[in-house]
Amino acid sequence: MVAMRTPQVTDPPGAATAGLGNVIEVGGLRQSYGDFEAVRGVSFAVPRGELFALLGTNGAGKTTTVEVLEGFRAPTGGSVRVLGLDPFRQRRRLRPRVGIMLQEGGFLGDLTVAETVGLWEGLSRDAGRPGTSAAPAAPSGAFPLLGRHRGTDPRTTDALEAAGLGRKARTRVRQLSGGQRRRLDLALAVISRPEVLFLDEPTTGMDPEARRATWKVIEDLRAGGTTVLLTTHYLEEAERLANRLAIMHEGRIHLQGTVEEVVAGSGDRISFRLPGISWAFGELPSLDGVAPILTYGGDTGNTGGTGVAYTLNGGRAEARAHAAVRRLLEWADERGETLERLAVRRGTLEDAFMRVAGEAPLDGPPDGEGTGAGGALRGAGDGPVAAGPAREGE
Ligand SMILES: Nc1ncnc2c1ncn2[C@@H]1O[C@H](COP(=O)(O)OP(=O)(O)OP(=O)(O)O)[C@@H](O)[C@H]1O
Repeated sequence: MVAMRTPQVTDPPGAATAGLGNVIEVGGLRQSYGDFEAVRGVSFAVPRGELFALLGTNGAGKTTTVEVLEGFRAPTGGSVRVLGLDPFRQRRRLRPRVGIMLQEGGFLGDLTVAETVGLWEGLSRDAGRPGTSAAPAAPSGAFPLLGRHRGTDPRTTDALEAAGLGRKARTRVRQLSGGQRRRLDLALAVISRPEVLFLDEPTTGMDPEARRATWKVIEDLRAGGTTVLLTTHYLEEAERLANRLAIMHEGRIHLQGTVEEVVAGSGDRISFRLPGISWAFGELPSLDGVAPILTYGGDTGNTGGTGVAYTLNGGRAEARAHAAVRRLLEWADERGETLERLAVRRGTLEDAFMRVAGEAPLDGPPDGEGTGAGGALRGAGDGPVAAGPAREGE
């Protein structure tokens, strides 16, 4: 497949660090493990009170980037600042102002949930004593239960309630399920009411209800002024929570912007099915120079049939879709073909992700039918091979 090289919605290296009021600033970050460069020049900035989501393929470098920002390792190259401080060299000053939810928390299995949170709360408080920066005031919405309980440390109780672990306070950590451990991780990350919160795949392993509860905690924290950096594999999570996001692949950010900006480059998808055994697909027109992607068989079982999909970019979206549908209907009328389940839909974040990952732009059968088992053929018809737009850093 030929990829067009049109840069889209990206900032040049270093540009992200230029703005004032950014709580997180990353400029041309590089990070190597021995000979292997896991992060290859990443730049972004997060203003105060915003949530920035890092999406990406497995091994893209998300956790490595976050770990540098958390101060766990000095960057191999480039610059990073959190609250204006160097997270590695000034880690002690930053610690009381930052909440961290690692991908895997290390717990003492014999402690109860409440003991774990209480212990962590004590450590966080100690870290904020004179000589370091004081912990900020609590964001009002994030801890609605603060002070309601008597006899227990209210911070502990409140963090447990916020994370949905109120009933598990006396349970030993080793008896928690995977999802409940993630909730405990969250409780520990937010207990110091951080100014900046790093969340590395916070909802992995959570059931849908717990995920929504976690989103609410995050939204409340952000509404209270907390700046959040989130990594996630759940696109709907990023779509719901993020002010801005970036999609990483192999150590680089390929797309960056608001959800709308990132998705805008995905174009429209026009899909339909040619029923039964039809050879008309060999004569399908190209639309604006874009050839269709075809998918055979699969979901249609014994009836055969061919899924046809075009991904169109360029020009005004409505006019583009209108002209394309008219052309296809003309084509079908001329040949006496029926375009079954003809559909037009705007690009999605998943489309953008798949493009970055270098995979086919959803080359399955028409929308809502699953991917089927059929093989896909690109570039049939009279146009050039379908081209994926918008790649940064190539
Ligand atoms: N300590 C390490 N030593 C050597 N290589 C490492 C180390 N940690 C990570 N890597 C490699 O660096 C690359 C980036 O890893 P990283 O964990 O940052 O990716 P990620 O985007 O968070 O991935 P995932 O989504 O799978 O969690 C991977 O190829 C990984 O194998």
